Amino acid sequence: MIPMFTDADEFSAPAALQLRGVSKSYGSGPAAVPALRNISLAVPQGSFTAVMGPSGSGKSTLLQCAAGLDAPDSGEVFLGATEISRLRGKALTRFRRDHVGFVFQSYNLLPQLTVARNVTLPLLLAGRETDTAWLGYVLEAVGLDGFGERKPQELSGGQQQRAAIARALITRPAAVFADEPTGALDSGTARQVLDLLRQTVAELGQTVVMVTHDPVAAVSADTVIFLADGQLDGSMAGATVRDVTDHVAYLGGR
Ligand SMILES: Nc1ncnc2c1ncn2[C@@H]1O[C@H](COP(=O)(O)OP(=O)(O)OP(=O)(O)O)[C@@H](O)[C@H]1O
Repeated sequence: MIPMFTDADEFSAPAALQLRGVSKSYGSGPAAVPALRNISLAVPQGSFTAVMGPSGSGKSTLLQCAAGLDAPDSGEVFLGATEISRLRGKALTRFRRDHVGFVFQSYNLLPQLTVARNVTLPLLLAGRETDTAWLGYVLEAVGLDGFGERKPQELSGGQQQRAAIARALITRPAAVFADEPTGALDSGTARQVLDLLRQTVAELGQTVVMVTHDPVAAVSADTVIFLADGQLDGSMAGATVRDVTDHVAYLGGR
């Protein structure tokens, strides 16, 4: 195992995302459940990071705090140069809308809108003009060239997830956060979606952070970071499916 990128202070390349001493509990008093305990990490720009760990280890909480969907109890979260853990209310909503891309297992496309309108919805909500050349580029990049006027229900599951990825990319976000993006897909379609995420990193320089339970999905990333009991517990670069499977089993069995 090669530990890397887990200490914000040791990392010198520009970081798209940094967490510094982030802790988060649910509930309060003696019943409080600690979900994240003093997490520090730096994710380099233009990298693909997978987050793995046993059930309940804090993966979703980490993603939610990193993406500004939830606030840590203590510690700092930076997306690029912005400390999002300081933002509240409308300022946080605006920052997320303009600078963060999301991809969920369940696609979350609006059925009444065409693919093109779904993809450009974040721009509409932000009051920004659609750059039609960029829209065309993004639709082509995700393999949906010519599908812009279809409704989501006229697409396969894999195509719907590609549309959701296009929607995440349209604002040129500081980072794309993906929560189990292949969880609802068969293995062949999942492979295509993972290849697409890799391609956005390689060709667009996009930063992608993905939570997954699937070791096959995790090894598509450059780096896999592991959580156990709310703490970082190692990372791997260039890992095999076997390496990842064994480490998650080890963490879950302790
Ligand atoms: N809304 C909540 N209220 C209370 N406890 C919560 C809440 N959300 C999560 N937890 C607890 O926080 C801890 C971390 O949960 P989290 O969902 O982040 O883990 P996870 O690794 O994503 O789990 P899974 O792999 O099962 O989705 C767990 O102990 C969980 O029970």
